[in-house]
Amino acid sequence: MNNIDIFESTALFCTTSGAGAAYEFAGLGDENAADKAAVDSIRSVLSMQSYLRAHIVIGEGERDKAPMLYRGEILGSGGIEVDIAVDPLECTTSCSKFLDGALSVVAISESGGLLESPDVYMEKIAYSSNLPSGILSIENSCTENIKLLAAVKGCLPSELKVMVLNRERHKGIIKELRSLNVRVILIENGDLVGVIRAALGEIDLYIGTGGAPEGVLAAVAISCMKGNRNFYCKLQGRIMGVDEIVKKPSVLSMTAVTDCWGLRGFEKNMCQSVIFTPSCVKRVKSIC
Ligand SMILES: O=P(O)(O)OC[C@H]1O[C@](O)(COP(=O)(O)O)[C@@H](O)[C@@H]1O
Repeated sequence: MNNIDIFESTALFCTTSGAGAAYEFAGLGDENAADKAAVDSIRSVLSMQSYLRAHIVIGEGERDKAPMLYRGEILGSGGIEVDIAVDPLECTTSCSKFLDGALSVVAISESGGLLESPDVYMEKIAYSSNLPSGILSIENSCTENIKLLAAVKGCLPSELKVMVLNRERHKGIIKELRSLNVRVILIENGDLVGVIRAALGEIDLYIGTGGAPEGVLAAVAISCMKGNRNFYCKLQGRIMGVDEIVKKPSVLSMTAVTDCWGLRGFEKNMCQSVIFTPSCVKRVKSIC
C-alpha cells in the first residue's frame, strides 16, 4: 500500500464512522448532539491508528462554538506524519432537521500539505475546471464576473446558473444577479458541495462567503480533479488559489448522513461516500 491508499482507507473509515454516529441523531432537533457524536467517533478512529500521526489543521466548529476536533490536536501513535482537515458533520442543521445535505468529511495529506486555518469566514468563487484559469477574480464585482463568464461561455447571463448561500450578507450579490437575469440557486446550507459542483461544471458558478474549513476541504477535492483549478478565495485579506491551500497530494472522503448530491443517506449500516484522490474520483458503498 502506498501513502495515498492508506490516506484513502483512513479517510473513508473516519467519514463512515462519523456519518453513522451523526445519523443516530438525524431528525432529533439537537445539532450539538449530532455534531458531538461525529466528532467523538472520528477522534476515536484517529486515536486508534498505529501507522499515522495526525495533526489536525482544520477542525470545523470554532465559529459556531460547536463540538470539534481542535486545530493543533495530535492523534494516532506513530508512523506517517499527516495533516488532517475535518468537518465531522457538514450541515448540522440539515442533520438535526433530517433534511438533505448532511455529510461527514475528512481530508488527509502528507505533513505540511494543507493550509492551517481558523474557523473564520472565507470569500469564495468557483467555476468549471474545463474553462481557462484566472478568467474571474475574487476582486471583481459580481456583475463583472458574470459578464466575463458569459463571454467565455458564449452565452447570455440569463443562461447561467449561479449558486449562492441564502444569507443576509449576500443581499447585494443576489440583487446584482437578479438585475442580470441570472438563474440563482439559493441554498440554505452546504457550500462545500456547492463549490465542488461548480468546479465539476454541474453549475456555472459558486459565489459568496462561507466557512474557511469548508473552503479548504473543497480545495482538496478540486486539487484531485483533472483540468484547471478554478477555485479562488480570500481568507483574512489574503487571496489564494488551490495551490496555496493544498501543497501536497491529498485525499478527501465525504459520507452522506442524509441524502446528498446523489448519495443515499446512512441506512441500516449501509453508507455511500464520494472519494477524491489524485488519480480518481469515485463513489463507493460500504457496510459499517
Ligand atoms: O451558516 P453560516 O454562518 O453562514 O456559515 C456558512 C457555512 O455553514 C454551512 O452552510 C454549514 O456548516 P455547519 O454544518 O457548520 O452549520 C457551510 O456549508 C457554510 O460554509
